[in-house]
Amino acid sequence: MGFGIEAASYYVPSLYLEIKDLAEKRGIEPAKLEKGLGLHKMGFPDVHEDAATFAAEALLKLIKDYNLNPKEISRIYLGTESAIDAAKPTASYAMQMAEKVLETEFGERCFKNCDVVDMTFACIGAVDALHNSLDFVRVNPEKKAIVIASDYAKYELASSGEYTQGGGAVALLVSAKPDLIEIENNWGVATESVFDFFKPRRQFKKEDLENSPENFPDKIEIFTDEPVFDGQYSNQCYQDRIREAYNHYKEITKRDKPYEDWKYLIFHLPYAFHGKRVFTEIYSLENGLSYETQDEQKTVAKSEDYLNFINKKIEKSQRASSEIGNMYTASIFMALLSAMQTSFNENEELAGNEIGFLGYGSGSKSKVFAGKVSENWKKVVEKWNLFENLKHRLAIDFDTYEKLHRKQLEHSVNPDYKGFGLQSVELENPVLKGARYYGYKG
Ligand SMILES: CC(=O)SCCNC(=O)CCNC(=O)[C@H](O)C(C)(C)COP(=O)(O)OP(=O)(O)OC[C@H]1O[C@@H](n2cnc3c(N)ncnc32)[C@H](O)[C@@H]1OP(=O)(O)O
Repeated sequence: MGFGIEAASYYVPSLYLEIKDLAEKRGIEPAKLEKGLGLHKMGFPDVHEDAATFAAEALLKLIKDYNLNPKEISRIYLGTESAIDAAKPTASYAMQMAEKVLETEFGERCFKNCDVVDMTFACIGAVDALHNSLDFVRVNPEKKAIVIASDYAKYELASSGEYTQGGGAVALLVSAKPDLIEIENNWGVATESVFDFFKPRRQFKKEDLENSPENFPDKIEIFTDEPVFDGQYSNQCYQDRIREAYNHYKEITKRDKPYEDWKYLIFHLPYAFHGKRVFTEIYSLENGLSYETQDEQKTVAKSEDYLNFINKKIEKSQRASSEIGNMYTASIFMALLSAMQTSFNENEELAGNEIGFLGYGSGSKSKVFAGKVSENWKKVVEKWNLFENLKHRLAIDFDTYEKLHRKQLEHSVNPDYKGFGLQSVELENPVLKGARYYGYKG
């Protein structure tokens, strides 16, 4: 019996900023962002959107598109590093939002017996949720689990992370009927505790709050949603961890050069070109090429063989990222959707092909694993229309982007939005202070 992903859906923020507008305002050469990092558009949430609404949208779409009975879902595990609360899981908010909409068809509290939780390890939290849920269905093959990856990648204005912002969610149905892809049970893992990118709890004292209330507008935010990070160091940690996890994967599978067998290499993509930029090291090691000096590294990156390899095995996975930006936990799964949607659109047969995954989460951990595309994959992918749907987002100008970023707008940029939205946050009632209330516009 095989285990893996039976179905998948996604949601991207309803707004976007053209990356060239950001480049112009920040005095960055657009070619660096477009041709150097592969960025074109940056998905950005409207006032009413957050990691909980993204997750709810992807969850509801999964249930509706594939006619699932929510009462048959045993668990919803959500990977996120944009949790909206430090105790109450974002998954519980998403679950409740979906429950309300599903009430007419399935009655009240259709997820009453569902096990719901968040998992956090920066960008790899949803891979952990998938790993864990696969173990769960292996032990309970009659059960189904949903894994949601949902995040809002936000960096400080004018920082070097600003152009790698984005957001959105991917939801996966995990079961013993892997119609999309069957995931094998071999996991290369590498972990090291480092400070390459992290979100410390905000350290503030009561006096600070009283003396400068403008720094604490809602007085309830306890996490900084913008990370502390060192970009080049985070690149190095990513490269080191994936090398170690890849070697571990080789060790446990006793395979030589597994990447050569993979139809696609699916990376966590903090920006579109990241995977192809960092894989040069593993590629060099696997092919006996010198990789010591910067010149040698550039030679590998620019070689005809490497460029052909990228075109064949990585390029299609980058396309959605170029249009959305970083989705943190959801990026690796969106890279999978991007590659499979492109193959689908090009009438390419993928059944039986092996796909390799290289996940990374800052802080830091990598997991390398692989799966085989199922006979029924097209039946799953035909629901996505990924690139078509990306065209339906609303463009915002730079001024609106900055206001949204600074949380200066009280009302949604698009007041006619459809779907889930934050309606209010309780600020007065001491026993509910900080509670977030969401609604749905059909
Ligand atoms: C969160 C995680 O997943 S950890 C791993 C990634 N880290 C992050 O995402 C943290 C947040 N982001 C950041 O810190 C930064 O935006 C980074 C690290 C991603 C990028 O850093 P930068 O210093 O802006 O860019 P960097 O110098 O690394 O790369 C620019 C690329 O554009 C290329 N470039 C520069 N100018 C041009 C141009 N005019 N035309 C074409 N290409 C250009 C450079 O050559 C380089 O590409 P190459 O090395 O492949 O040749």
